[in-house]
Amino acid sequence: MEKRDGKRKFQRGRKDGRMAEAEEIAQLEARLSAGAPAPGSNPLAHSLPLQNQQPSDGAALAPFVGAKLFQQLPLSERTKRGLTEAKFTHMTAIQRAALPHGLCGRDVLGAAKTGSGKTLAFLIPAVEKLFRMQWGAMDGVGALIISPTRELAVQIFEELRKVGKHHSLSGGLLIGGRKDVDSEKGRVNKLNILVCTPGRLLQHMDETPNFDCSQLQVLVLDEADRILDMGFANTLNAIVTQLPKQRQTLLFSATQTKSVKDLARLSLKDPEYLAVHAESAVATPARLQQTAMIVPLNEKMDTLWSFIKTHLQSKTLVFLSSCKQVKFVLESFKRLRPGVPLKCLHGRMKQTQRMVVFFKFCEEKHSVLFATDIAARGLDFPAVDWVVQVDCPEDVPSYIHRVGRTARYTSGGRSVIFLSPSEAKMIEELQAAKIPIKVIKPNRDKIQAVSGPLAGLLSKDPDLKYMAQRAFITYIRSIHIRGDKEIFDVTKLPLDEYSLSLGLPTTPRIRFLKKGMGTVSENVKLKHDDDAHTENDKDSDQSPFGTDEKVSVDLHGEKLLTKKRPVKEENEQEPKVEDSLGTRINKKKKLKINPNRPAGKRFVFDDEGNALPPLAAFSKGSSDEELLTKDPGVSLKEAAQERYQRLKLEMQKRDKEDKLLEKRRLQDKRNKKKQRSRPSENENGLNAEEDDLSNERLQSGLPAQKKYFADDSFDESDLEVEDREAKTNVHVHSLSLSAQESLALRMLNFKS
Ligand SMILES: Nc1ncnc2c1ncn2[C@@H]1O[C@H](COP(=O)(O)OP(=O)(O)OP(=O)(O)O)[C@@H](O)[C@H]1O
Repeated sequence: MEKRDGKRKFQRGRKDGRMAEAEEIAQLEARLSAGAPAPGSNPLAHSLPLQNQQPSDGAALAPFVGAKLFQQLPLSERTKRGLTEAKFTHMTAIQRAALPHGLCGRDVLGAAKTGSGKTLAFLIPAVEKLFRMQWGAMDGVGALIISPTRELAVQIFEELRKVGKHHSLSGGLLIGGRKDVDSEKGRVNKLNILVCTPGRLLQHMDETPNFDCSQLQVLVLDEADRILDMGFANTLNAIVTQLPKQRQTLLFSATQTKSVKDLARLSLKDPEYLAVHAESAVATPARLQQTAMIVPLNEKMDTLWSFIKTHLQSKTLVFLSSCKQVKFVLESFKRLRPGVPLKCLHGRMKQTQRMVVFFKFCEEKHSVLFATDIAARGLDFPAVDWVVQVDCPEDVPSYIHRVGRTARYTSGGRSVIFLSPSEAKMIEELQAAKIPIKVIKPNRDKIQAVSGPLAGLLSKDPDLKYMAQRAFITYIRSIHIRGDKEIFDVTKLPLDEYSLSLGLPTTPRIRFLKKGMGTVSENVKLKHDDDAHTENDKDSDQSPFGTDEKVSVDLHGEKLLTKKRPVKEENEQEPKVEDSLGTRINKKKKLKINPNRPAGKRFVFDDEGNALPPLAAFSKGSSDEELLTKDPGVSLKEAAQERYQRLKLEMQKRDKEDKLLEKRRLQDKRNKKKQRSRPSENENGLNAEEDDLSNERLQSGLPAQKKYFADDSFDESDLEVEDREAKTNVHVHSLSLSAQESLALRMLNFKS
C-alpha cells in the first residue's frame, strides 16, 4: 500500500515537473519571438542596464538584445544553473553578439579573436534548442559539434558538460581512429549531442547500421575555416550529404571564412555574420605582446635553446612545422637537460599519450611543450606565458591561431617568432593583417650554441641521428611545398649550415631538390607527404597497439559508454594541400651524403650526459629582456665561419678514425664468417657466443649480409638499415677479433 502511494507520488511529481517545464518552454519561446534582434543587426550596438538581471514574472517578455549577463538572456533554468556553477556570469563580446541570434534559431557565422569565448556562443544555443524541443533519448542525435582535432573536441565536451550539467540530454565524444568503434555503435544513436572529429563521425555514418542524423537540429563547426579547407573537404562533403537541410548551422572561428562557396556547401540560410572584432584596430588579443626576430635558419636551434634556458620559470608553447622536428627537438633537448620539464604534442602520438600531455601541460606552471599545428587551434591551455614559433607558420591565420594559445580571455601573454632572413616578408603580411608585431634583435651575448653538444649526442646515438636526419628532410620539404614562394624559398636556405646546426655530420641529400630547387613543377610527388606537414599529423594508422578508453557520458557526468578506441588518427589532420596534386610519395626517400658540406664537431660529455663545458654556465644571469632586446653588435657571420672551420677540421679527424674503425669491423666480420663455416669450432664451443650474436642479428631483423655505407651514395631508404646496424655494432665491437681469439684460447685451455 505504502509502496503504491510512493509510486503515485513519484508519478505526480514527474507530471508536475513536466508541466512546469512545458510552461518554462512556452515562456522562453514567447520571450524569444517577442525580443528577437532584427536580422542583420549586431546586438552589441545595444546595451541593457545590468540591474535587469532576472526578469520576474511581470517581466516575462523582458528584452534581451544588448544583455551583458547570461541571466538576462531567455535561457532555461537548467542552463543558467550550469553557467552560474561554472562561474560564467558576464558575457564576452562574441557571446553578447551571437547568443541573441543563435537562441532565435538563426544560422550564425561568428568571428572573434582567439580566447574570446566562442565555445559558449555555440554550445548554449545548441543545448537550449534541444531543451525547448524536449528532446529525449529516443529522438537520437539532435546536435553535432565538429572540431578539427581530438584535443579541441575533448575541451568542447568539457565545456558542454558544464552548460548541460542539469539537463537530461545525453552527450558523447567521438574522437577515435578507424578501428574498434564497434563498442560505440550500440549506443551512439541514443546520444543527443555529439562532439566529434570529422573522420570519426563519417566512420559512424558509414558503418554504424542504425546511426541516423536525419532529425538533426543543430550543426556546429568550430574552427570552421579549418574544417572547410581542402584537408577536410571530402570528409565534410560526405557528412553534409547525410544531414537534413532544415537545421540551424553555426560556424565559429577566429579567422572566419566568408567564401560563398563554403557557405553554399553547408546550405546556410541568410546567416548572421557577427565579427565582433572586425572593426578592432588589431586582429589579435589586446593583452598579447608580439615580437619577431630575424634568425638565420642555422641559428634557430641555438636561439630556441637559449630562449628555453633563459625562461625556465615560464610556461612556453613552441611551434615547429613537422612531427619529426618536434620529436627530434624534444629528444635532443631532453638529453641536454635545460632545467624545465619538456614534452611534446603531435598527431603521430598515441591518443592516450596525447591526452596525458595535454592535461599535464594544462596543470603545470613551468613547462615547455613542443608542438605541431595540432595544438594551434582552439586549445585553451591555462596561463601560457610564451608562444614561440620556431618555424614560420603557413599563413597569417595560422599565425593568429598559434599566438592565440596565450593571452586568453582576460589574461596577458607574449609571443616571439623566429623568421629566417628569407622569411622576413612575413612581417609585412602580419602587419598588413592588423597584427601589432615588433621586430627586435636577438641578444648575441645570451645565445648559447647547442649544435656542438647535439653533434656529440648524435655521434653516440644512431637513433637520435636518424631523427635529426628526418627532421631536416621534413623541414625542407615543408618549405618546398608551401605556396608563397616569396616567403618559402628552399633555394635561399643554408642547407649545409642548417644540417650542421642540428648536429648532423653530413647534410642529408634530398632527392626532390636534385633536379633543381624551388619549383614545385620540377619536383613532383611532394604534395601529400605527411612528414612535411604539421597538420599532417596523421596518426599511426598501422599501429596495432594503443587503444584507449572513451567516453561518452551524460551531461550530469555519469558514464554511459566506455569503449576501446584505436590510437590511429582519422583524417583530422589531413594536409592542407590540393587534392589534384595529392600524389603520395614513398615514405622512404633517398638520402645522399654531400661530401662538400662543412663538418660537425665531436663533443665530450660528463657522466651525466652533460656537454662539457656545461651549457648551464652560459645561462647565468640571463633574463627575458636581455635575450630578446640587447644587440651587442657582434658579427655573427664571422663567429659562425670560425666555428664551422673549427668543426670541419675536427670532423675530418673524426672521419679518419671512423674509417679505421669501419675497416677493422669489416675485417672482424669476414673473420667471423669464416669461423662460422668451420663446423669443428662449434663442437669446441668456440662459436657459442658468436651464435648468440647471429641470433641477435636475426632478432633485430638484420640480413646476414649487412650493407655499410662507406661512401656518399646511400639513399634515405637505407638510413634505417644503417642506423640499426650502428646499434648492432655495439655487439660486434664488444667481441672484436682479438677478443674472440683470446676467448677461444681461454676456452681451449679450459677444455684441455
Ligand atoms: N563569459 C565568460 N566568463 C568567463 N570565462 C569565460 C567566458 N566565456 C569563456 N570563458 C573562458 O575563456 C576561455 C576561452 O574561451 P574559448 O576557448 O571559448 O575561446 P575561443 O574564442 O573559442 O578561443 P579560440 O579561438 O582559441 O578557439 C575559456 O577558458 C573559457 O572557459
